Amino acid sequence: MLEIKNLHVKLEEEDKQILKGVNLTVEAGKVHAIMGPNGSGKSTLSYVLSGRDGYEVTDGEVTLEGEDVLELEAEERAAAGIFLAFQYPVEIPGVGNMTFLRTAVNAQRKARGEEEMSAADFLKLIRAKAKELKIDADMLKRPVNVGFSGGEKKRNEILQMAMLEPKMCILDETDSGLDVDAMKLVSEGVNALRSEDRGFLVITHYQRLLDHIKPDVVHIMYDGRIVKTGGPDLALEVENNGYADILAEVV
Ligand SMILES: Nc1ncnc2c1ncn2[C@@H]1O[C@H](COP(=O)(O)OP(=O)(O)OP(=O)(O)O)[C@@H](O)[C@H]1O
Repeated sequence: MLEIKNLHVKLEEEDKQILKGVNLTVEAGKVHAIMGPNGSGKSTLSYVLSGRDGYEVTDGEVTLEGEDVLELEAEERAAAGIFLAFQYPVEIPGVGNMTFLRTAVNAQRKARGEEEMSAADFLKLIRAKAKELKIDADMLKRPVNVGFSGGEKKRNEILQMAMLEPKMCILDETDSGLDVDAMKLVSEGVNALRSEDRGFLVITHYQRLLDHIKPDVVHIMYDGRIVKTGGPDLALEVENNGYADILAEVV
């Protein structure tokens, strides 16, 4: 599904190389987790995949179902099925949450040559999905993320993901700021979206999220590269022993 080969990325504004040869393949139907010490490049990878400005790809390639992702603008990547749930969701004053989502859903449908969703169908769907995530009706009417608590913002990201039904879901530290109940809700929301034709890349610092969203593969990122790949046990090893032993083995 998503294939990243030898990806090298530097900041546009300064001569700083952040990703130094990332190789990663996420197969359809699989959940890959990325862990790694602070500053190793995890968020940068997620931003580059989603098409955020400010980064220059100096080498390597990224394809989604064989299509060159790096050639596409951010909105084209979204229409192609790449979704990023932000580590720090942005507030959009003046834009109602529901209006934002309906516009996003229909823009993607249009870009794919599909019919727009009717207002009635949209309302029915968003109410059902919001209920599952315990997002109340009031939050759907408020401006996007404005005045939302940290946990509410994260749940709202998952609502967006549930409404857009992307092919490739990237979650950047979605667990940070969530209380234990919210973590369960969010994980259930993610698990409900797991399917044979959808891939997940879950960036997290904590094993506890992976207790709920069981990964198929766990990667450790360090200094702009994936330095170790394993099964779910690798996350447990990190939780129990930190990164020192793993990094001493591989760096
Ligand atoms: N715009 C920027 N200007 C300067 N340095 C940057 C910028 N963006 C990223 N970096 C640097 O790139 C490195 C990787 O950052 P990134 O946020 O990708 O790490 P991370 O693995 O997601 O960290 P964390 O676990 O703390 O969220 C860090 O050293 C960071 O300071």
